[in-house]
Amino acid sequence: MAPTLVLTDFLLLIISTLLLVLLVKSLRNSKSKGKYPPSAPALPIIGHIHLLKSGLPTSFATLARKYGPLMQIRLGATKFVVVSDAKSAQEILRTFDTDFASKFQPGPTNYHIYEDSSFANAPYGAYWKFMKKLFMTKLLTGSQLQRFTNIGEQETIKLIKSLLNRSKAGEPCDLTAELTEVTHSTIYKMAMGRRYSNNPSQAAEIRKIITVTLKYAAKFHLAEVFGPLQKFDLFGKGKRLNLTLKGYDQLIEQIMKDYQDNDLKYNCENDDEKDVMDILLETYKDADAEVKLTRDQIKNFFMELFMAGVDTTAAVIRWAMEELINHPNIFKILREEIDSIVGNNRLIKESDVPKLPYLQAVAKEILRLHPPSPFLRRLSNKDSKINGFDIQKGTRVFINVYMLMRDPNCYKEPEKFMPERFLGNCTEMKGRDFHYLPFGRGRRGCPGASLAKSLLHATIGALVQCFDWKVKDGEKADTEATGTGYSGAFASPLPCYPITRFDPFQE
Ligand code: HEM
Repeated sequence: MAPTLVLTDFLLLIISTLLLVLLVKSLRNSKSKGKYPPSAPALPIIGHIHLLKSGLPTSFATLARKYGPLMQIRLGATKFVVVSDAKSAQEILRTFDTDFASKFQPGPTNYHIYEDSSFANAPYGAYWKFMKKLFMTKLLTGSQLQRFTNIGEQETIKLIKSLLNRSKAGEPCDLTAELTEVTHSTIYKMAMGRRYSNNPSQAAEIRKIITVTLKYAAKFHLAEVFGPLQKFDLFGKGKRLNLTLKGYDQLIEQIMKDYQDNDLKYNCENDDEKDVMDILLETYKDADAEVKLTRDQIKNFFMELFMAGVDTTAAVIRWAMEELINHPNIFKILREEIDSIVGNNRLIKESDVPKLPYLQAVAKEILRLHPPSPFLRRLSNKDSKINGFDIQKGTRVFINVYMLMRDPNCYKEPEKFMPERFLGNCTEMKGRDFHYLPFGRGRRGCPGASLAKSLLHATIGALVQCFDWKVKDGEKADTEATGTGYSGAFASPLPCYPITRFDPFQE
């Protein structure tokens, strides 16, 4: 009798557990039954990776034309919602900005040595808010911003002098490398250059590390980032990335120690003369600071500052020069504008820019056609409804800025380089500013936008004012290629000859 009872009890227990599991599942399903964005048919394991043929921005644009402005994409095991229209972008970046103010990590995290210390990928929380406030009140604002702009101008003068020498010798230059050098030196001096401006080898060392880090990070194939190969590091790129980051850690730790050890010797009373390292170490020491910074957060912050500011800015200037070389009529209009305002006895300055609307329009148009960050990334902090679709908490969102800025319903002949569209009343842009997002928008918008714009204007202006340009091995520069992966920043060489037309330093 007793064993039969035990068996019946056991069976009852199993059946009731199964029923309970089914009940919970069906409750969950009924809760998650909503109107979700459509999706292309996906393959097992890889999801939609096989549909991504060319660069990510153009592949997503092709799919969006078929599946709509809000669609779901699965890359390996990771799901995303891709946004491709201005209305949805506006809802995410303005109406529900706080609900979407976190970001997801773009690449593989397993090899990063500063896990959880990121600012640029931080969740919308105490650390990010604290650093953003620091950015807006101390790092990139007012007189500090002016000082950094002046550093940029000094670096542009160096570039022009070096190009004048090349021109004299009849030598070609790799414009990409020259421009990256200018933007890197500018950001380096603003970040930690107060004491190290005379130590070019340290700047070069950091540049080398950032270049290698970007190279390894960019070389991960989509399948390795999102797919089933994620854990295996089959080609050893993860290991190499990790080693490079360890090298960076040693270098930056040394710099931080040096700043701290020589605190009194280099004491800098005047706030305006402090560089970013001074300000961060002061905050690090401050026992009353709202958030206690860690050394890893400071180290990672510098790495992200270089990554966010250097190649992006250099890539935009490079695209500008390519488009201008390919459009001699636009080059001529721009040069005539500069000559008429600046005259013919000095180099263009940042303070001339407000009087140069065509130069500003050229920069705007380049950022529209060739955004170095073609996607904005967001992570939803709670359930919401966007453009009639349900978006669950924890959804990873890509906003395809590249596609928005080429929308034929907003821009006439969107594939064409036409700076005029940004002149005068600018009818194309009225009330449609969510079609123009090269620096993102909302809480997570680019904090370096003002600095970046002044570097763009001063450098493009000087290159047009001082030189005629001839592309080595061919008549035209190749503007067709777009960046692949997440970033549109384009680092391939641009070999060309500068031909001196005006030397502002001639005695
Ligand atoms: C032409 C040059 C640049 C372009 C086109 C650009 C564009 C962008 C974009 C699109 C974002 C993401 C915005 C969003 O998600 O809404 C971003 C973020 C960021 N940018 Fe820039 N950027 C440029 C230069 C700079 C410079 C010079 C700096 C610093 C000196 C900088 C620092 C940052 C940082 C720290 C973030 C992360 C902000 C956050 O997550 O809260 N950028 N940038």
